[in-house]
Amino acid sequence: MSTPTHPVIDALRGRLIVSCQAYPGEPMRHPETMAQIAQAAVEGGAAGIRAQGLADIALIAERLPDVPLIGLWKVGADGVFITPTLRHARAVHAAGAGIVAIDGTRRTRPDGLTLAGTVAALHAGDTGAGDTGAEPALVMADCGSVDDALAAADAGADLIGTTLAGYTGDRPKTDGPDLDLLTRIADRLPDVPLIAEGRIHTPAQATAARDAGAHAVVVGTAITHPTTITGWFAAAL
Ligand SMILES: CC(=O)N[C@H](C=O)[C@@H](O)[C@H](O)[C@H](O)COP(=O)(O)O
Repeated sequence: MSTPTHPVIDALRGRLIVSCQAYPGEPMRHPETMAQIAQAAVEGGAAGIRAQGLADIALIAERLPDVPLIGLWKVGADGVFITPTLRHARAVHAAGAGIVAIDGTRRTRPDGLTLAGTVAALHAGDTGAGDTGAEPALVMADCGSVDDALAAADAGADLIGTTLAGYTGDRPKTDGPDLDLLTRIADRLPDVPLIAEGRIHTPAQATAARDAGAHAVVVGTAITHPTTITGWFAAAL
């Protein structure tokens, strides 16, 4: 178990974060729908919400002001696509996400900044207009490997996520959560809050991820993506 140093991170210890996302062209892609799903998830026991896109983030922050919110902005679906630049990250923070999830891999970022430079700017609360009045953001680095995680911790990320395990070519795409990766990162970085994310589809997998060393567990698809869940049942029949 990690050693959090921030009340928001501490509030997530051992808890569930629900990722509420609908993808381009899908029937549920509407901020109101995602806000309602987020509210329903909190009623069910979620301690935090993860949301994509400025409109969804802003509405969820308004409806659930006391719930830790991890925000991201996806640009495309290949390469560095999770909050790829400092501009995107600042916008996510300004929309109301206290925690900004960004690509935390070692790949070249589209704006040419380093991960450390991006994290430092978000920590400084610099809005990009030259002032430093904004509340500092917490930064979650979405990683795909142990080496990504080590580099992201060096770069000053507040939380390390396994979000991109199986999506960058560094790790096989496991059926469920990549427990081996979680164990390895937790072993190397015992003091950095580790967020298990990706392909956690059952309560047993969630507890296994926690037991592998995760500070908190993110579940998306299995709670908030009915088209996929329906497909699991339809395929079984
Ligand atoms: C790789 C990527 O783009 N992951 C995204 C990150 O925000 C989302 O599409 C996932 O739904 C989220 O990570 C939760 O994972 P799962 O839906 O497997 O529980």
